[in-house]
Amino acid sequence: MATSESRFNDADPGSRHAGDSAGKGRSDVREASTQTDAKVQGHGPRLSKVNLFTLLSLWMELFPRKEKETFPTQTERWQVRSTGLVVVQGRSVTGLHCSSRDLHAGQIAVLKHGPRLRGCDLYFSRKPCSTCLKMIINAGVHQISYWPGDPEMSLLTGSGDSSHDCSSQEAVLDARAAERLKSNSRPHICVLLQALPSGMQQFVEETSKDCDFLGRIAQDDRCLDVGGLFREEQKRNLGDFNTAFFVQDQSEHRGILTKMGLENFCIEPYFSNLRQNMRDLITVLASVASSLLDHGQRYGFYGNGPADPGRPLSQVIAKHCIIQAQLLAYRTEDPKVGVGAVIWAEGKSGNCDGTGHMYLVGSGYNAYPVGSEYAELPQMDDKQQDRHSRKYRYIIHAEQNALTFRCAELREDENTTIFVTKCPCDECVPLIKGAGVKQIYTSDMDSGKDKHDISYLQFDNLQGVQKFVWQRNSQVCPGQLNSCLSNGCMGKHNRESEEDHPLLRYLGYLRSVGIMLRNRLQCIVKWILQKSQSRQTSGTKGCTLSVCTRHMFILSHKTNMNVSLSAFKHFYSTRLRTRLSHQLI
Ligand SMILES: O=c1ccn([C@H]2C[C@H](O)[C@@H](COP(=O)(O)OP(=O)(O)OP(=O)(O)O)O2)c(=O)[nH]1
Repeated sequence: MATSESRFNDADPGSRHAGDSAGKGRSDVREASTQTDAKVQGHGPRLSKVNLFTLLSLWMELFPRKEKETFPTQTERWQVRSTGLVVVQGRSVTGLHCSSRDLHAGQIAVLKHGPRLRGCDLYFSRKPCSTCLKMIINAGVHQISYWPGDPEMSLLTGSGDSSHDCSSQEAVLDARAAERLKSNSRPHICVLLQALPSGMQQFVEETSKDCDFLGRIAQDDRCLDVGGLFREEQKRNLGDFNTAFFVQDQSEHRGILTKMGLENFCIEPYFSNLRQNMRDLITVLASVASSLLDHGQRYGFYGNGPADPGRPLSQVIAKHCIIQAQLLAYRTEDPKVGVGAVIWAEGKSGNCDGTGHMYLVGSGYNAYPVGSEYAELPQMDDKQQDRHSRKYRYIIHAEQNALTFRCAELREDENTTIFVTKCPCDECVPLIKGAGVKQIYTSDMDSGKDKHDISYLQFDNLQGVQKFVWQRNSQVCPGQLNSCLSNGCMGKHNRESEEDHPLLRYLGYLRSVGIMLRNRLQCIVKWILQKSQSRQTSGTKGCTLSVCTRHMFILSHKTNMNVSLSAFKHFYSTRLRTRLSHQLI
């Protein structure tokens, strides 16, 4: 019994004995544990599938539900804990769910997937209660994994609350029933946690701090200590996540594990290993979740320009979904850049999930084609002189994987949204549009770059898909021109020194607050090129006018212009009808 509970868990007493035989007949499980399989290539450490799905389940537990959708009464709060769930079919995530006011995560899975649950693997952020367990066992799932903290039917004691004591008896009964169901059922019901590869925590911390979303904030204000803000946010998240997912008191944790039939985990060194694995994963989640700090609501996802109709998602939901994508990016096979994408749609009916009307359409990360011997394929970036050794023609992008392995069709009458951690490139922009995606939430830090083998020129001009780009909230800080003019860059965006000219930074500012429209930019470019009287003017004019803003910066910089900021402001305010307030100019 304890062996089936723990056979794939490296913190577990049974794994050393049972692991070999378990691994031989189960290629999916072996695949799931290839946590460092790309290290051979000098790749950063990767998350194993098991750890990725576990982290996603924890994160789904924290999905921002609508107010009053949380459990209503004190008794219920003590008794039933909110739970996140990831449904995996083969190699793809087919469902991301969380419990709602009326239904537990397991019940939601049965309602949403029905017979399609057969053969799936389920990852719960808490051990599901017996009511859910009997239904999902009945549905014929392949495997059920759960986080070994306090279960859905809470076993935490010591509140001193009489209603809690009463519900705790219910919880003990439930735990026993769940245990009997487990030992008499076909699916493996187990704890699947794996130790992180060495350096993973530090890698996640560094890459989260260096992500495009924080890069945008740093670029907008060079004086700001973005690293310090990140560390504060990380500390706050760590405190919150420990409260939610970790049982601080060791004897209380042992008591819970025993009641859940996991007494083997209470023995040393397995108990310490288990707790260490839990703590490590919580720390990783805290770092990833800190990569979208909004700096006191000064930053968020905003549409560029007044022409964007439609209904944007709330900022908290958008950020939550981007963090799902950030987690997926830690499965990348690209030696340098991890990208993640998730696609969600808003259905017209079936609002029983904690996610409301939202349901998952697909998810993916950038990786070499499925089944390829990717160690044999080119891995280099654009710094490599020999273009044959560059990776770009071989890697499948995160958006491409999310669309290819989608678990639901995109419907014309529904709002479908893609969340992607990096500006979509020119390969992906037409795919996103062609698939019928209605909204994109992303960063535009790469927009306008052209590296020959990969370019990001189409995103700015993309029509017919609403774009919500991570940027300064112009409502909260409309007049922060000065801080924008002292912009700096960080991380991999350091090399964009062409933005150093005050005029270009001013253009960047106008664009970042959503004032600049493309046709206006084109007029401005024409004017700059005329004024600069550079020989390059006529040569560059045609292409400058057809491309996006950042590209324009580069070309206009090359003209060595001697246009003064005040002349430009004068031109801008008199020749173009803008929404820019006169105080700013
Ligand atoms: O829409 C996109 C664009 C890119 N990628 C992936 C593909 C590839 O794996 C990586 C390329 O990243 P980048 O353009 O940043 O190139 P790099 O040369 O790896 O990094 P950089 O030039 O920024 O140093 O990102 C996606 O998944 N989706």
